[in-house]
Amino acid sequence: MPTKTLYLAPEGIFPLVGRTSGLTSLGLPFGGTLQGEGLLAGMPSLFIRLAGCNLRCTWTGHGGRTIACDTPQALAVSHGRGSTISELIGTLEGALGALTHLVITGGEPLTQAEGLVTLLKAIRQSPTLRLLHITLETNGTLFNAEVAKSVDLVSLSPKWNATPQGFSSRYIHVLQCWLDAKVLPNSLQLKFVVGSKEDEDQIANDILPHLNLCHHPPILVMPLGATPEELRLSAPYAVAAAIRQNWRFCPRLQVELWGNRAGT
Ligand SMILES: Nc1nc2[nH]cc(C(=O)O)c2c(=O)[nH]1
Ligand code: SF4
Ligand SMILES: [Mg+2]
Repeated sequence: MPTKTLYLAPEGIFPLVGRTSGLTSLGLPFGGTLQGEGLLAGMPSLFIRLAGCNLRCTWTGHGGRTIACDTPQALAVSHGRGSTISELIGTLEGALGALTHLVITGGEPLTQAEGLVTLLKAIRQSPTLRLLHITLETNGTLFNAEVAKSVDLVSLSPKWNATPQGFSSRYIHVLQCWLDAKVLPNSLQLKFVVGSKEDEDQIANDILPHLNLCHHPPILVMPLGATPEELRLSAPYAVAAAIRQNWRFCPRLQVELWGNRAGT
């Protein structure tokens, strides 16, 4: 029996029009927001935020400040809200409007791989949803070949400083599985958070040399920070890394525009 339930973070599918207000979290009378990060930054999109993550990231930002995960509400699957696949399909069909892009994020979506595969199959079978461009945001610690086949863009965002042990050969192996599964142009992006020169050095020296990048996936860097102020302090490091290494800088529009409010 395929899993028929997924656990969603409090904001669930977002942004949706509220029943009483008639408006979304952006104050609009129709669903959707802008993809804030990566190659598709600026693309109108609906989001699904799944609950549960297998990591607990912290970074050292400007001045030695500790910066924690930007979606703490999505970390514990036990705080998640159970939703059946058919409920989710119904909500997506009702909210889609003119949108063509869906982003599945978390938490770490692959912690619910079985349910995710069922959801992706259901989307591809829905006459309304089947042509959606689907981006999967993942930390790259867990691989699933079915998921890789069913999404259009894998946004692979390694979190090398999430564990005290740092980057393991196992983590490198799983990242390589994603890289080998998504070889077509625009089907995979590597997206790194940079808040210091040490972050740049880790990416350049401890991660990228261990990966086979023969298909030349885009390598993006975005500033560390869950508030506009933190972004402003980190941006010079991400800009310097981008120019020094010939990586592509990308913004975090949702933080700049809406201060990383949940559901935006
Ligand atoms: N607008 C918007 N863009 C995003 N890109 C990645 C997001 C994420 O939380 O994974 C995100 C998000 O939460 N909101
Ligand atoms: S992988 Fe993402 S969701 Fe999980 S703890 Fe790290 S930043 Fe948060
Ligand atoms: Mg995020």
